[in-house]
Amino acid sequence: MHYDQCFGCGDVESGLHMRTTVGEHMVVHSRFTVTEAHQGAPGLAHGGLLACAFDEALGSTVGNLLRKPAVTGKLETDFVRPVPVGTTLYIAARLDGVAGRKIYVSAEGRLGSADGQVAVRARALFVQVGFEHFTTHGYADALQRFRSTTRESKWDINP
Ligand SMILES: CCCCCCCCCCCC(=O)SCCNC(=O)CCNC(=O)[C@H](O)C(C)(C)COP(=O)(O)OP(=O)(O)OC[C@H]1O[C@@H](n2cnc3c(N)ncnc32)[C@H](O)[C@@H]1OP(=O)(O)O
Repeated sequence: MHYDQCFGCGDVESGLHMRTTVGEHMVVHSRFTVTEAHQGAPGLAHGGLLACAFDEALGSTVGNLLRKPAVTGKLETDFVRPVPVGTTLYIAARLDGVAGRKIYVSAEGRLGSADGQVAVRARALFVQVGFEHFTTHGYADALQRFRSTTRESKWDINP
């Protein structure tokens, strides 16, 4: 689900520039490369930025697999290992279940490769919302903004 001004997946210079693909067994893969702009301690990723990357990866999982608008209600992160600047975090996310409007997803991020050491684990509850969520609480012309920046092909799995 793309919006070009999204901090996670959009084209904003300071953003995370994350891209997502759907793999076998409906595992959704995202990558996030930690830059100097993402530091907390010297040379290490800020935990809040890592949480942001997982929010994006998990939100993309909901968007790609369910194609329903939803927002994060709850996000939990376990920071297992430090993530140095220059590292690419390989995030694999799964849809764990749906109960009414509640959507449960989880992910783990590995250092440097898809089979690297686990550095971060996350779980989230997304809540399905109507499009009016965005037009009421965000910009009134939110839908036009989405449409003007969302190519139809970007809604395809593995465009
Ligand atoms: C055009 C395409 C655009 C597509 C654009 C997609 C953009 C994605 C962006 C990336 C993701 C984000 O960062 S989203 C931005 C960060 N998140 C937000 O801003 C959300 C702010 N919060 C809210 O707006 C609201 O609290 C909602 C929508 C989450 C829920 O409010 P609601 O609609 O009134 O629903 P409510 O009845 O309260 O909750 C529904 C069910 O979920 C449960 N629930 C709700 N929150 C929680 C919670 N924190 N922990 C446990 N459970 C919870 C409730 O108990 C209930 O369970 P039960 O009684 O049914 O059992």
